[in-house]
Amino acid sequence: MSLLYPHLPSSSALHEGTRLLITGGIIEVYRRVFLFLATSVVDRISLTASFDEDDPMYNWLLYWLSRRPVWRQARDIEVTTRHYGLEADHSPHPWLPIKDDTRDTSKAMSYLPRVDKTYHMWYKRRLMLVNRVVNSTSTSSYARKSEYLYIRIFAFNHRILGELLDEARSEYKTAKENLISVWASNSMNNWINITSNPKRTTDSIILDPGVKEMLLEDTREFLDSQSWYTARGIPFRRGYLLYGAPGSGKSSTIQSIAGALGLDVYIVTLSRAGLDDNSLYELIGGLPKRCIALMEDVDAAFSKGITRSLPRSDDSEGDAGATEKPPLMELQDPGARVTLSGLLNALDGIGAQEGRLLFATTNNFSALDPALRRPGRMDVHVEFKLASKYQAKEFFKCFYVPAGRGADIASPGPGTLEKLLPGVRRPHALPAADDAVKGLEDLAARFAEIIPDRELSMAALQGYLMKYKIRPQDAVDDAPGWVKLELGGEGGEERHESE
Ligand SMILES: Nc1ncnc2c1ncn2[C@@H]1O[C@H](COP(=O)(O)OP(=O)(O)OP(=O)(O)O)[C@@H](O)[C@H]1O
Repeated sequence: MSLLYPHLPSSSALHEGTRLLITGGIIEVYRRVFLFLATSVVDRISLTASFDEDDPMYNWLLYWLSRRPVWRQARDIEVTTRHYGLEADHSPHPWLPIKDDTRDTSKAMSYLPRVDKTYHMWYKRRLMLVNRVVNSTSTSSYARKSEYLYIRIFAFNHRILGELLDEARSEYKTAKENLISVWASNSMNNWINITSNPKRTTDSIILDPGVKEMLLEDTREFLDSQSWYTARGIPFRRGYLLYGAPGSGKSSTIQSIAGALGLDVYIVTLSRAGLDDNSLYELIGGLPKRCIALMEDVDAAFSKGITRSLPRSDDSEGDAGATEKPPLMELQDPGARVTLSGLLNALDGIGAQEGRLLFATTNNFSALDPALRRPGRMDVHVEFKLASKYQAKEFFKCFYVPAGRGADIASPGPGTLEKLLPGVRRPHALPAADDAVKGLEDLAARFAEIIPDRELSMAALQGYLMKYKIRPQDAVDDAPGWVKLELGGEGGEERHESE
C-alpha cells in the first residue's frame, strides 16, 4: 500500500476529476435536453410526407422536383434518363446544360435529388427538406428495392403541402396532356408505368362510317353518367369487346379512345406467369377510378379456348355455371393460374373497380365463353372487318395528308402543298389548293377501286403505303400488282377484275 500511495491522485486531483465528470455530465444532459426540445419544436412547426414509388404521386413529385432551379447550384445530383411516365415528353428541360436534340433517339435527361442525401430548398418562402431513400427487402424467394421520397416542410398546417401536391400534379398533367400512359402489372402485383405514348388522334383511325363515333359517344356518355348508374343500383362499369380480323385496328382504336378521353391504359395480361385468381382480383381492384383496362387477345390466354358447352341463349345460366363448375380453361403458361370463374369474378365481383372501361380484343369471337361476353361484362360488341373500299379510300387520303393537316391544304403557306403532297401529279400548277385536294381525291378513289372489298387488312394497306411514303402516284400505279401478289396470283387478279 505504501508502495502504491505515491501513484494515487492527490485529494485535489480527485476533486478536479470529479468536477470535470460532473461538468461533462451536465453538458451532455443540456445537449440532450436541447436536442429533445429542438426536435419537438421542429416536429411542431414542420410536417413530413412520404411517397412510395408505386404511387403515381411519386412520379408527379419527381417530375416537379426535376424542373426546380435548385439543381443549378446543387453540387451533388443524380443525372438520369428516368421519364416519370412521360417518356415522349420533349418539352425543353429548363436546367440542363445539354440541349436535347429531338432527332436524337436516346432518352431525354433530367436532374434529380441523389439517393440518401438531404436537400434544402424553398417553396413559397418555406424551407423544405427533400430526401430520397431506397429500402431493400429480401427474403429467400425474392429481393426487391423500393424507393421513397420524404418531404419535410416548415409549416404549421397542411395547406402548404396541399398546394405543393396540387402544383406537382398540375405540372405533371400539363406535361402529359398529349400523352397516354400505359401501365402493366409486375410480379409483385403492382401497377408499373411501362411507357407513355403520344396520343393518337381519332381522325387517323379509319373504320366503317359511324363505328368510331358510336364508340366515342358511348364511352363519353358512360363516363358522364355515374349518378344515373348509382340511382338505379347498376354497377358503374362498361365493357367493350372488339373482335375480328387481325390488323383491322382494334388496338389502335382503343389507344385513340384513351387519348380522346384522357384516360390511362392498364394492360391486364391474363397469361402473365404467376398470376392467379386472387392476384387478378387484387389487380383489378387496384385500378384507378377512371381508366381503361385492356385485355388483349382474351381468347389466346387460354390454350383450350373458352369452349364450355353452355346454351348461348341463356347467358345467366352460363354465368352461374362459371362459379359452380370447375373451369375448363387452362392457361398456356404453366406458371399462370387464372381460371374462367376467377376472371369473371374479377370482372364483376365485389372487388371489381367501379368507373372503369374494360376493353377486350379477340380475333376469335366464337371461342369466347358466353358468360364472358354477356352484357354486364361486355356490353358493346364491335366487329372489325378487313378493309372496305371506303376504308381504303379514306386511309389513302389520311396517309398522304396526316390528320390535322387538312387546314394546311385548304389555305397553304409557301411550299406547304409540295411538302404535303409531294408525289401528287396535278393537272394545274401549284399552289392551287383546290387542284391539290382534287388530285388527292382522284388518286384515293383510284386506289380504292383497285383494293378488293374486305380481302386485305388495314395493317396490310398501311404496310404497302409505307413503301411509298412520299409517292402517292406510284402507290396507285403499283397497287394492282401488289394486290395480285397479296391475294395469291391469278385468283386474286380474277377476283379483283370481276368486281
Ligand atoms: N382501321 C384502321 N385505321 C387506321 N390504321 C389502322 C387501322 N387498322 C389497322 N391500322 C394500322 O395497322 C396497324 C395494326 O393495327 P392494330 O394493332 O390496331 O390492329 P389489331 O386489330 O389490334 O390487330 P391484332 O388483332 O393482330 O392485334 C397499326 O399500325 C395501325 O396503324
